[in-house]
Amino acid sequence: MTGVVLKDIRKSYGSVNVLHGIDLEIAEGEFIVFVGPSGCGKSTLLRMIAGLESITGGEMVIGGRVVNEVPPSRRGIAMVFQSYALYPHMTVYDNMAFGMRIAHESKQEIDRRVRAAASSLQLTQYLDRLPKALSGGQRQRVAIGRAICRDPKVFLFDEPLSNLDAALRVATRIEIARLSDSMPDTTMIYVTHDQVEAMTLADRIVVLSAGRIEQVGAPLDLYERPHNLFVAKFIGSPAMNIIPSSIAQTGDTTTITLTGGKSVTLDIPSAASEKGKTASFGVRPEDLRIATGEDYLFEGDVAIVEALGEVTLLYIEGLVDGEPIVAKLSGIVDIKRGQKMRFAADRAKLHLFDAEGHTYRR
Ligand SMILES: Nc1ncnc2c1ncn2[C@@H]1O[C@H](COP(=O)(O)OP(=O)(O)OP(=O)(O)O)[C@@H](O)[C@H]1O
Repeated sequence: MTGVVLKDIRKSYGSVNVLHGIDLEIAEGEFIVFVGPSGCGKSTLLRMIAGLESITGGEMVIGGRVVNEVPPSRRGIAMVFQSYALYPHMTVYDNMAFGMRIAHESKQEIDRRVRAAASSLQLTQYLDRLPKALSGGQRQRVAIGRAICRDPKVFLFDEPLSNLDAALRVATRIEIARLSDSMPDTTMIYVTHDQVEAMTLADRIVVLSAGRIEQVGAPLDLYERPHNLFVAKFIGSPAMNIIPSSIAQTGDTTTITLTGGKSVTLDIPSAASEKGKTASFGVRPEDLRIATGEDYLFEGDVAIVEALGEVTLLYIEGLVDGEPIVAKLSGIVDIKRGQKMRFAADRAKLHLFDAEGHTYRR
């Protein structure tokens, strides 16, 4: 079994603690994506799995073996970097063959693996070219091909698509999804800033913040059931709207009073001791719709209209100080700046967080 187990993994640079005890079990063949704001430690964690950073504390297990002191080349991993890191003077073929030559594989085996990887990544016609004669997307596919040739048990990706333009990014993302399907026993661990990559590639997403795990779960699980305010705001774009509120009535359902005075009842239970406490009410931009009757959540002035064709984003002011509420309506909507509007949402789509930012569970 080539799962990866992290037990209380810690990292410090001198007196600066960067990772504060990461516990995570990754199953063989799983596709795991690390996300989190810049500086949260996701690249450091990936590099520790690769063996490129020392481990300050805890235990790292790959395939049932503790690897804390095992060098990168003996961990059965391959890593793809943002910056391709190809040898400029070598052809695509030689770049892909290089690691196997160093490992003294036979000529036939090298040829078989290079051609198989090239074929699966649609690189066969470029095998004799130098990297400089390839596009960014092709170069990244060569870097991925080189990693495949090493027949890794664990595949690590550090923001592999961030140097590519939008169209290539989509194409290469689909390539990586296909690759992962074709290597069902290979564990993949992927770091990205890109929500779409995380949501579409991951079996499970790990959300990190300031060196700690905030939540681990399937993409839609994180989207629909964030454990806390941090994950709620981090997953989803534009981010979930948060409106300060206070708990007015508790019980099987909870009634809150929003900033501005409107009462909202949620199908979320709360204990009597919660009454009177401050809370954060959350609703995603895409869950808002224009209210038709009196059953609305809030009213405000449309400050900005962004018509993107497939969706229209409305920025509504006048409710929360400093931050507009965002509504994402599908298609083209005939709404002008300055209009006063009311918005509603299905009760099942509403979120509520306590003063510490924890979710009130349904
Ligand atoms: N060699 C180092 N010495 C001291 N601090 C470091 C070193 N390398 C990284 N750090 C710090 O560790 C923290 C985590 O860095 P890391 O690169 O893992 O973050 P990240 O989440 O990958 O960020 P980004 O998304 O910006 O790449 C940062 O605060 C960074 O400044």
